[in-house]
Amino acid sequence: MHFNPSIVIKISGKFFDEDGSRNISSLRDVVKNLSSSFRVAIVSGGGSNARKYISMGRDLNLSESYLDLLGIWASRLNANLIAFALGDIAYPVVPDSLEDFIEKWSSGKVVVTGGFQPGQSTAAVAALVAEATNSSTLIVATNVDGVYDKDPKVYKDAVMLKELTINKLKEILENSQSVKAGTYELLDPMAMKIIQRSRIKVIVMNYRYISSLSDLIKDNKNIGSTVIPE
Ligand SMILES: Nc1ncnc2c1ncn2[C@@H]1O[C@H](COP(=O)(O)OP(=O)(O)O)[C@@H](O)[C@H]1O
Ligand SMILES: O=c1ccn([C@@H]2O[C@H](COP(=O)(O)OP(=O)(O)O)[C@@H](O)[C@H]2O)c(=O)[nH]1
Repeated sequence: MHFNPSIVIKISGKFFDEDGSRNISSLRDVVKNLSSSFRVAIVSGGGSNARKYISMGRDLNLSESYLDLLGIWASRLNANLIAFALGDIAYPVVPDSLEDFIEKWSSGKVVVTGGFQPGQSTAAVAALVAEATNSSTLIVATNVDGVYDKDPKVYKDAVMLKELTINKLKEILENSQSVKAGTYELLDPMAMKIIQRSRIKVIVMNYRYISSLSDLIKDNKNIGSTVIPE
C-alpha cells in the first residue's frame, strides 16, 4: 500500500487580520492542489482576536492560563473558518487536543486545528502535530520573509538567513522567549524542543507567498528560511 507523506502548515493568526478571506481562498487553492500528493494538517494562530480578548482579560486581572484559554478559543475560531472553507476535503470539526487530532487525522482528511493547552503557542501545536503525523517538514507561514539574525521588526539592519541550524535559531530567539499569553514569538520553547527531539525540518516563510507553497515543497523553490536539525 502507498501512503502519501504528511506535511504540516502553521498559519499565523495575522493571516486573518488583513485580506483574511482572500488569504484563505489562496490557502484553499494550494491545499487542494497539495492534497493529491500529501496528507495535510493545518494549524492556525489566534491573531488580533486573540490579542483583543487576552488584553481585555488582562485588564480584568485574569490568570495567565485563562488568558491562554482565550487565545486558544480565538485560534479555534480561525481554524473553523479554514476547515469550513476547505469543504469536503477537510474534517469539519476542529480538534481540542493532540489525541483528538490523532483520532480526526485517521479519517484521512485534512485536519485543521487551533490551540491545545495553556503555556504554549500554536507553533508548539504545529510541532506536536508534525511529530504525531511523522511529517518531515513543518511550514511556518508568518508575516516576515524568514528567520533573521535579529528581529527584523525592531532592527532595520537585520539579515535574513536562508539556512540555519535549530541551535542557531535557539540562540537568535533566546532573548525573545516569552511564555506570556499573546506574546509567544515565532517559535516558543516548547515548539523548539519538539522540533529538535524529532529532527523536523522547519521552513519559515511569508504567508504573502502562500500560493507558491506547492512549488516550494515540490521543487524546493527559493522562498523563506530552512531550519535544519543537527
Ligand atoms: N530573528 C527573527 N527572525 C524573524 N522574525 C522574528 C525574529 N525575532 C522576532 N521575530 C518576530 O516574530 C514575528 C512572527 O512571530 P509571531 O508574532 O509569533 O507571529 P505568528 O505566530 O503570528 O506567525 C515577526 O513579526 C518578527 O517580528
Ligand atoms: O496550544 C496553545 C495555542 C495557543 N495558545 C494561546 O493562544 C494565543 C494565540 O496563539 P498564537 O500566539 O500561536 O497565534 P498567532 O501568533 O499565530 O496569532 C497564544 O498567544 C496563547 O496565549 C495557548 O495557550 N495554547
